[in-house]
Amino acid sequence: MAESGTRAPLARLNDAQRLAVEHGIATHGVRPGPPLLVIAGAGSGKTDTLATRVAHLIALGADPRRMLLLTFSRRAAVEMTRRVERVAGQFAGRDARLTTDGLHWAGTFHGIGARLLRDCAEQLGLDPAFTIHDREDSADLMNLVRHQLGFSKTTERFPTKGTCLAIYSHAVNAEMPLGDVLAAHFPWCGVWEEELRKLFAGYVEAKQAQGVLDYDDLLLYWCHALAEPAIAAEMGARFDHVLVDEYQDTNRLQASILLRLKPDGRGLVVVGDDAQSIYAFRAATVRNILDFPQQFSPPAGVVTLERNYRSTRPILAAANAVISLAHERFTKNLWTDREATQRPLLTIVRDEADQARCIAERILRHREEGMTLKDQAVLFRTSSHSAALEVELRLRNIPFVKFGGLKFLDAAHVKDVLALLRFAENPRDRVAGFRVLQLLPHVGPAAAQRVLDAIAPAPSPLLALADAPPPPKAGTAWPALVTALRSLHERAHGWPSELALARRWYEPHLERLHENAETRRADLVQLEQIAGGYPSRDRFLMELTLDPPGATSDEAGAPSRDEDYCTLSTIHSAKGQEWKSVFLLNVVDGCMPSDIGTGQQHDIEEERRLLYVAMTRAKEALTLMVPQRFFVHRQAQYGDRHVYAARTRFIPDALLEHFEQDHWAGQDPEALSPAKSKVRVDLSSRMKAMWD
Ligand SMILES: Nc1ncnc2c1ncn2[C@@H]1O[C@H](COP(=O)(O)OP(=O)(O)OP(=O)(O)O)[C@@H](O)[C@H]1O
Repeated sequence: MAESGTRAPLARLNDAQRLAVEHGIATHGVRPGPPLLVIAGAGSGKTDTLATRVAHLIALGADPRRMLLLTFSRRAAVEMTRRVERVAGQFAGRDARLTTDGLHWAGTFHGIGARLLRDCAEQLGLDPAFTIHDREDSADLMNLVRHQLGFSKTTERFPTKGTCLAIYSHAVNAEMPLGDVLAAHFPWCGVWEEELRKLFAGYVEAKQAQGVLDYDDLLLYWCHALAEPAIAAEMGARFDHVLVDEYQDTNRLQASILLRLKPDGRGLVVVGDDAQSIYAFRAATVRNILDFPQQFSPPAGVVTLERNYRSTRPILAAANAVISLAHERFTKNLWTDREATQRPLLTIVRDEADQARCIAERILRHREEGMTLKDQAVLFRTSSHSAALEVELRLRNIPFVKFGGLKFLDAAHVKDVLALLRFAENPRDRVAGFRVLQLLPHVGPAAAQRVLDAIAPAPSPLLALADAPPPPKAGTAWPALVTALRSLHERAHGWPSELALARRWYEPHLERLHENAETRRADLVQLEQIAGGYPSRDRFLMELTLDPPGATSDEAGAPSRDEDYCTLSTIHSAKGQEWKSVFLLNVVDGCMPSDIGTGQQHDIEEERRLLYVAMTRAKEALTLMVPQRFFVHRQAQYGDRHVYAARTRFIPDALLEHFEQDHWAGQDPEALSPAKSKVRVDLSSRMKAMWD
């Protein structure tokens, strides 16, 4: 290892970044040093900093297998690993891959939790074959218990399954008593506190009987396992260094997990930005980051990264101005030396149709000026806001991918195939079984229940399936299902061939159950390709359930890999990303803040931070779109309607100096239609004349 090479990546860092990378190393070397909080502003290079710290430790001899890297999404974990590899390459030259290969404890809190729980299942009294329910499955199971307890028959309307799950999830993640959650977030459900408590007890019992864990359980079980000092000591001792990204979006439960894993904070580094906290609706709390240093004695070190490398000065000035009106004070002031004269645009258009046309036109103009489509993104508050734009882009043949819309795994046909695999993996998983059985012809909820009830008591429910009375009208589909499930359960084909088997089994049902079978078939082929990237069925099911891939092919029209395409994304899904040019849709009250976010002050503040996150994704060009009219869907009281919109309250007149306002008049639709001759025909008279 050449001496000059070992330090090269550090030379690129600014002083604050370097402090964060080298924290504790002078005194402790690669042994776990004192805890550190890195408060990193938008675009201040936190990902680079974290990756450099990991690579630096590895270069100095730390064991990557003993490093835990917690990120917000799987995509972020993959990106982080890639950057660590690249930087490690700069430290160590050709052998870099060898040094980072062991970095396999990189993932989300939920993903890592699931792996650790499976590893220690026996110790924790869990079935190691447990399956994981996604939100929809969880809501279905909640519904089942709700029916069983008779709450769906109450004279007054009991909260829906979705609301029940949201309440349960909030109580778990925020570590709050049920009564407090109801009072603070679901006051209209307060009268049902006793029933909800019974429901949640029943829900927990059902999950345990079926060997399933839901998302929240992955954190909850992990946290409770760590409450046992011997287990906490064992798990904590697996890792010398624990590094956490996006700490501002963690919840109480995640903070508790970290603290139990590393009670003295040794080896713990968390990175986040209080101004970018946008997940309070999932019980994330910005207090985690603000309170972090004081949890330790002596308090954790704090390094603040304030230099922004991403955006030009006018873009940063506008974003800083927006966040400066926030009610809470933030911990830093971002600055940049990227000079430019162009201020962000505030473009006023007539309506959403014009908004779509204007953006399409400007995307093409940017492209003419040499900016690839991949350098351009359109962001929006809610997935449905991009509908008109998607149509316009297709019309003009501008390829795009969309993030944050209908998720691949939410598509019915993908869920069907996965349910089959899950049922084979864990035959006690009733939600999976219920779905699979109802795919058969003439099998409805009652027949499916009967089959599940019949096999439930058996020690091996899938073997019992062969002897169970078949649903009366299922015909030959029944033995086909029994055979498929059995060979999947016995792993007769090995992974990932099992997915091909599941797909073959599903084929006749796909044709019968769904329209546009061809497109859906393409999704299933894609699923099979994805499956090839995982070492085993349980790992595949787990990772996919926890962090599903982007979108289905019929939704996004996914372009082929080497094509140039622009990105459409919800703001939440744009977290951590950057583009040269960013357009932001519907920067008007009602969309930003959204109607649902206009209740309490803390909701409004989160919407303000969302606008800030969106603005700070732009490097060179930022355009905020202000349609004067927009369409509101399914308003409970008024139905669909057009409303006149006002510019978002987050950009009051006092901030206008940071923007350049322009009106996009668009083309006159008349001018677009072909030239008409002056001939006039009175068709009405002719019609009448036919009967004279
Ligand atoms: N020391 C540096 N010198 C030059 N460029 C840098 C430096 N540090 C980071 N950058 C660049 O700044 C940009 C932003 O970095 P990065 O994506 O790590 O930001 P971030 O802090 O994760 O942003 P955000 O929180 O807004 O998502 C990247 O293009 C990165 O390469």
